[in-house]
Amino acid sequence: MKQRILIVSNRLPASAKRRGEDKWSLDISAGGLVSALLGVKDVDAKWIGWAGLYVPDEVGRRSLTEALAEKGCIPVFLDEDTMNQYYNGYCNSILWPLWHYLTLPQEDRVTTTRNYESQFDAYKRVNQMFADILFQHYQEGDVIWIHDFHLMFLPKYLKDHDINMKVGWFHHSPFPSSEIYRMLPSRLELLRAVLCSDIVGFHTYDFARHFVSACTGMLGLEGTPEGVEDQGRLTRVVAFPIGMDSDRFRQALELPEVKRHISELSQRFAGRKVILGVDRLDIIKGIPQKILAFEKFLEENPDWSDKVVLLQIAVPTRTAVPEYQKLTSQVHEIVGRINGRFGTLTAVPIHHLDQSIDFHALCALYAVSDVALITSLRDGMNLVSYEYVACQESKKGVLILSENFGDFDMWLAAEHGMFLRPTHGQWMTTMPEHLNMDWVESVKKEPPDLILNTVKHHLHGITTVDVVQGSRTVEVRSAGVTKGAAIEHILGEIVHSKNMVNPIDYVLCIGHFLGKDEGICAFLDPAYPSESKMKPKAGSLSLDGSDRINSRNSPSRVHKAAAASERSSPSGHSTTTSNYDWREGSSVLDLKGENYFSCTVGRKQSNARFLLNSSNEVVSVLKELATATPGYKSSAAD
Ligand SMILES: O=P(O)(O)OC[C@H]1O[C@H](O[C@H]2O[C@H](CO)[C@@H](O)[C@H](O)[C@H]2O)[C@H](O)[C@@H](O)[C@@H]1O
Ligand SMILES: O=c1ccn([C@@H]2O[C@H](COP(=O)(O)OP(=O)(O)O)[C@@H](O)[C@H]2O)c(=O)[nH]1
Repeated sequence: MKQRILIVSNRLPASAKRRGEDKWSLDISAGGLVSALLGVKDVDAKWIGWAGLYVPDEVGRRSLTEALAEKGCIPVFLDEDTMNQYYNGYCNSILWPLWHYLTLPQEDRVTTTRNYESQFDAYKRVNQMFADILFQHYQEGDVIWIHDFHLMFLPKYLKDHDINMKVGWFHHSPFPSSEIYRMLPSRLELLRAVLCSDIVGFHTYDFARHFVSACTGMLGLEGTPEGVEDQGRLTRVVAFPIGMDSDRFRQALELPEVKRHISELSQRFAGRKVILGVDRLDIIKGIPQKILAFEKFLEENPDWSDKVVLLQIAVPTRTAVPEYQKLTSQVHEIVGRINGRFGTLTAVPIHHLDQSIDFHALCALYAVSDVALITSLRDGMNLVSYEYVACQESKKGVLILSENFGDFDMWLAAEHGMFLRPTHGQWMTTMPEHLNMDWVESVKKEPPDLILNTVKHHLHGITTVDVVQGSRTVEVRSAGVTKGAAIEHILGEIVHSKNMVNPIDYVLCIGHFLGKDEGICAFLDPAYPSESKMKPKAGSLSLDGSDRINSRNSPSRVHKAAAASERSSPSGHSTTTSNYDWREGSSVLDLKGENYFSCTVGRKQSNARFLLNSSNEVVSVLKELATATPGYKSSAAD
């Protein structure tokens, strides 16, 4: 028997449209929560939520309930006034901005406060309505999986009814720092209600940490490594980064209909690079900023105006909320201005669509675009970025997720140091040249609980890889490819490229690392007893390579530029092997253990020698270091 799961979210995966007194059509709802949960398989799931419209009459409610039942969905019917206060008001005007570090409504404090109280009442009422529907469908042994901030009281209402219900609550948005969260008048009640869950999940460790510190700081509860404890009762708090069903996208690309879309779009935009934006028209997605940045690009690069197009799919969302209405007008105004300014009789630089598009057209757009541009000011996860990558297996376009560091002289390391790049250079790889990757495909098909054994079985006797088990992950890495080795490698590259003759006497390594990567904190410390660390010479670590090139764990299997072969980098672009050969170097880099300063941020259980409490403290330390540097000049970039 499959485990029964009752999924509960404000919005059902099916949005209904009325086609007659008792006739309905159902479409997939837009938004990442629904996309993510479409990947939930191998369980007996029922989904409880709102079907996206008001249904005042009994005939309509009964017939819609029947239509939804065929899809495993159970509707909660909400009237217009309640929905307005609960969804448009409390959820989307109060909570949503707060999760994303935007301020609460300030316009008219008296009205706002009055509205706030009735909106909060409506919020609790709706949570109770969800609980009542759930009680009708609950069977002993069911797992109840509640989604998102619309339903923070639901865990409490369920546990008040039956303490034995198994309840998990997952938050799809960022959970902000307490400095922001404390602005919310009902902050304590909401925390207490959520803590009635058995387990609480967030996308990232930082969001989980913010939640725990709100509970400890505001409710005076105890934070433990597992979660939050209240009088002996533990609520587990865990980071579960959400994913999506990538096969759904890859398989769609094989459909004739999608191929037809791809061919039409390729012809339509022939000779132009396509930059794609796909967002709900939401205040957090940075859509005006994206369009203004594109305008700046056109201003600064007039040669590009007829060679590039920004294709923005702006899915209408929360259209009754004033902030969203303002955003829509603002975006239209900017798009109109830019198209008027840079358009020609035959082409405009921005194609802006205020509509959702069907799944097949979306897959085709992902597949043909040269660039996907994500500019969210803050976001819970952002599945659009995953989906773009899933559809780019052959084209290998560019996903822009953040400001890529072009103004700085620094190194980037990806995939644990397998790929390295100076900001003004090419990706290079430390990957051994003849690594056997045949096992990868078979391992991908294994059920998660068997993966570790299968991986071990496949890799038995292979000494060129390390298998590292995390709490919910199994990583197979090229032997010796670790974050610590990446640092060492980068230092070698710097010494080599700058022809340095004086030893580096100060390396500061600051970060917040998962347990399995903690080795980075002590990698260059001779006292560190890790197996994956290369053996240092007694007392100091000479990086001239003589003691590591024959080591099984050596990361330094790099080859001269002349022998460079092309590999695939994290962005999918071709990559050369590193051009520095450790064997060539003399002892120019002689880093003593005491010159390597490792520092953890926030996490007390660490191998690091030093602790800073927050990223603000990191910034202060870096500023102090910078100002103490001879020749330092302050600038706006500070
Ligand atoms: O239901 P709506 O009000 O129309 O909004 C759509 C969804 O928006 C939010 O999605 C979040 O969930 C995604 C998946 O975890 C995540 O990638 C994204 O960053 C979030 O913004 C909201 O949290 C959902 O409840 C809404 O259904
Ligand atoms: O016309 C569209 C365009 C996009 N999406 C989907 O909307 C989701 C957006 O999710 P994301 O996590 O990026 O952000 P959210 O909208 O949930 O904040 C993605 O799965 C898209 O495939 C959609 O349903 N219809």
